[in-house]
Amino acid sequence: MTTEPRVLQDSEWDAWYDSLLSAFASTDSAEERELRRSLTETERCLGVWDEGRPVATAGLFSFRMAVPGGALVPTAGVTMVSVAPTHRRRGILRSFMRRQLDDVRAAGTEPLAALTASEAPIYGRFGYGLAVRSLAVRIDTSRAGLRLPAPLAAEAAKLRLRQSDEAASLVAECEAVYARAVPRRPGMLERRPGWEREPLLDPERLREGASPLRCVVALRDGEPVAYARYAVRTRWTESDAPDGEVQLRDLEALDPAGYAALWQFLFDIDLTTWVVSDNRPLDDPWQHLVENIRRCTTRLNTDSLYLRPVDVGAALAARTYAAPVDAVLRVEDDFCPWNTGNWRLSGDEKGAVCEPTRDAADLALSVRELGSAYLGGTSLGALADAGLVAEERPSSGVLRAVSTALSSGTAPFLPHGF
Ligand SMILES: CC(=O)SCCNC(=O)CCNC(=O)[C@H](O)C(C)(C)COP(=O)(O)OP(=O)(O)OC[C@H]1O[C@@H](n2cnc3c(N)ncnc32)[C@H](O)[C@@H]1OP(=O)(O)O
Repeated sequence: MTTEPRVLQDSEWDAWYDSLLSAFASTDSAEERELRRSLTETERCLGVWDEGRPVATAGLFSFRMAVPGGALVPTAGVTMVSVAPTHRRRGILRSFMRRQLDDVRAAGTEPLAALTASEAPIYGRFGYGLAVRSLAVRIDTSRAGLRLPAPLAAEAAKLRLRQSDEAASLVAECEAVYARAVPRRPGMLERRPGWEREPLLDPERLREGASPLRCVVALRDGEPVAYARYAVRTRWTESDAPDGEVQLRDLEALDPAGYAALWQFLFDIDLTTWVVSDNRPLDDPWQHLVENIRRCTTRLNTDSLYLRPVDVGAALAARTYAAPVDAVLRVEDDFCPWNTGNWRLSGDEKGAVCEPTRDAADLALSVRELGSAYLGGTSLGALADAGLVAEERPSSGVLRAVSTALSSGTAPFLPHGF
């Protein structure tokens, strides 16, 4: 047997996908399988076969990810990584990582690679840094209370509950809002045709007694400005009081009035006393609209998205900076040595250039820390406090300046996995 990965053939997909499910001890529905198959970019998928059977899988998706400043940057989305229990700890994952990053570099079009990890310790060694965290929330809507500023309440958008027999128009309205929301928040992924189905997957085995997914759209002058997708799980207390739960799947809004109208709607659904979500942005504005934040529980999802610059120069030049910056970074990248070296980053809120230089470095860091800080959700200063970024000329103020420049006024967020 060889651990050398090779590219997947179309005809091998079913067996390859079954081996992925088996490695996760998972099952799927016909709908999920059909969607995964249609989204798979076969020519970007790798496998390892032993005696003709697939024993390891890995894939890439061709995404574009929003970065600070609003550009959509081509990003290789690492996905469907698995190695059969019989073949683990022999270096197969490492060989996948090697091949993927070499291929992405050779193609020269994707300066970033990104992934969500099944386990936190796996991917740092390959240069992936923790870039996005999110909140899991549980709001006691019977007690938290919403406090909408008067102008928002007055500008109320018209709400329409969409039924499943309106599926096509529902998806079109939501996707129109989503597409406009993407550049506004780093980490958001453009949804190419087909991907609009991903957040709609609603297999019965995962509902645990909740209703099928519903959708509410906020319209202004007939145009969609916000949407929320949710399920309701009905429950009753011992004394027969309604105690149901609104399970919020996703919510995007283009303006504060549309946003507020949706939260008001979610708070007011009869027979429910909770709104819960397991994935909201760290800076989700509802936190400022509730009267009683102590009736809301928020828990940090410690790691949502990991990011890796594949081409440090192109990645740093693709985003903008919150403050003018001109500094030399010494980057260490053991796994992709083409990134190792000194890079001069010069930029501001309009754009940036980043090129190799022989000038002395101001800051030294690994590519993993650069990936963590890239979307603006992890402070370079905090990484320095952790001893992971070194200021070559202490007290020069460069660390603070670069940390400020890299920050983002909007918390990065990944609305759904891949
Ligand atoms: C983006 C995604 O798709 S995430 C999904 C990942 N898949 C899963 O979690 C499914 C179940 N697990 C598996 O399939 C496998 O155990 C994998 C893919 C996690 C690892 O595959 P392997 O072929 O065993 O890894 P490999 O032998 O190449 O190990 C490479 C390195 O990662 C380390 N490593 C591997 N798995 C883990 C883990 N779960 N936790 C911590 N470290 C790990 C190894 O110790 C090794 O370290 P080293 O570089 O210091 O020597």
